[in-house]
Amino acid sequence: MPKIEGTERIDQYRIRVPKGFVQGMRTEGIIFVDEILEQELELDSVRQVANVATLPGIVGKSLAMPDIHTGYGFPIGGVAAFDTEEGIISPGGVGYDINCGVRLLKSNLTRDEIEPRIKELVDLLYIHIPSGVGSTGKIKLNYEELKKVARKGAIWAVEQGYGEPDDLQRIESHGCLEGADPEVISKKAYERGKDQLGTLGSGNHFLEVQYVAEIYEPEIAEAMGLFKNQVTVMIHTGSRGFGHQICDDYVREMIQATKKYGIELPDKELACAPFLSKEGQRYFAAMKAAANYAWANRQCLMHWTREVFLRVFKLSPKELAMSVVYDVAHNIAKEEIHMVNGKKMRVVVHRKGATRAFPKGHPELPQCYTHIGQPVIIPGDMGRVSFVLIGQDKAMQETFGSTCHGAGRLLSRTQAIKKAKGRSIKQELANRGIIVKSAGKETLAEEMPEAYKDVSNVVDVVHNAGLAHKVVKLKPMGVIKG
Ligand SMILES: Nc1nc2c(ncn2[C@@H]2O[C@H](COP(=O)(O)O)[C@@H](O)[C@H]2O)c(=O)[nH]1
Ligand SMILES: [Mn+2]
Ligand SMILES: [Mn+2]
Repeated sequence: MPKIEGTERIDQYRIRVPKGFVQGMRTEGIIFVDEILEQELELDSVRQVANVATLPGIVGKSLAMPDIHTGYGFPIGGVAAFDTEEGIISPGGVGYDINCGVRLLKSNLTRDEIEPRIKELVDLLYIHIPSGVGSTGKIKLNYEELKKVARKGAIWAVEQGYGEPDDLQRIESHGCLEGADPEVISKKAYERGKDQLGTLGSGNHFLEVQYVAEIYEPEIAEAMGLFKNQVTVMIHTGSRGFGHQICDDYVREMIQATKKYGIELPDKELACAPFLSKEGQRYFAAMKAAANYAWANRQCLMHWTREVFLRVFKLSPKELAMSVVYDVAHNIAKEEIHMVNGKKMRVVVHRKGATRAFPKGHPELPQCYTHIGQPVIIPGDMGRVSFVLIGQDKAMQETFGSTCHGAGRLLSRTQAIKKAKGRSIKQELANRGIIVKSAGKETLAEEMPEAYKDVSNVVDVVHNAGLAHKVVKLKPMGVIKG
């Protein structure tokens, strides 16, 4: 019996949401889940997969990854591609935190070397990595400079001395989407963005010091420069108030556009415009600006992380060798070429809580990874594990080159706070050797490991379905939470 009535199991790792699940579906939905994760499926998120299938110009299927949960209009964990000529673009398919994403850094240090100093390291990172709701940082931008960030992304940060030109090679799209237009962004977005660059933000955003606990594919791990017990750092943040305001502004604009173009929607949160319309192109150009801001943000945070490590361990940059493994966006819309029904087609792929997972040989990969495929960074939670995967051909065939983005929430924030009542999450983690420091009063309760699905189950589904293969498992040692 399926958990959600009306869905059908296709095989061990896929269920179908058939046409007719909601009225007006142009294609079916596919959700990648096994029987364990199927038990955690919410009816609302399945309905969202079906709703997305009603949108004009959708090509292929309406897809969702095993970390699926209910989002704004589109589900988190959702992937949908639209014909660039006949289809739409929707802010709800990208999310409020435009280019929220993850960067993984590797180093020459090993677990044993940092264990005795982890508290000192976390304390210093906490001082130098601004975090918390509405946090502001050391960088203050005027309007003209913020426009440059919006156009250039991580390239701007490197030009200002935050990191090295070499870092850019291992960032998705080299940390800069062409075609960002700072002129289609509101004053309010500018106001919110001007002193938030180089800040982590709140809640689910984090900086985590980890070590490589297990290696599944030794040759691929070696090509990424990863080895057993090596210290890594994972940075998860996005475009802060700048991207949030852009999304907010354009959701409003899209509600008008939906009416103007006579698009019928099962849910107004799917507000959208034809991709080639004035409104569609304006949103796309603004979204790119926010995506660039997020890449600049992660670049600055990485630079200060390096500085803290150099100071604590009194090493030269060469000895520390802290460099980027990869940086992935998991809330973004991108124009890409895909094979659809045996034909090459230009589509706009919406990945919302989903990660690009291109296979080896793909022309968009940096030279250093063309022979192995794209590294996929999958955070889990602050108490259990995270993973690095590698993109596979199957992802191109079935999911427009996409896979999951994390574990996915299991409990709402309110449910998590209730579950944490009377407990000290900080102490529980410390007992397991994980030092956590947080800006928000209730963050640790909202973000406790049980608030998330078990990422090991999530990753097993995408691995076994053949979308992306497991390369290494990472374990947390110290975490800064927003
Ligand atoms: N390793 C850690 N992973 C974490 C932590 N907090 C959240 N998470 C995971 O990140 C994804 C990101 O998803 P988003 O939709 O909130 O952007 C989330 O699903 C969790 O699996 C953490 O402290 N450490
Ligand atoms: Mn995110
Ligand atoms: Mn985010």
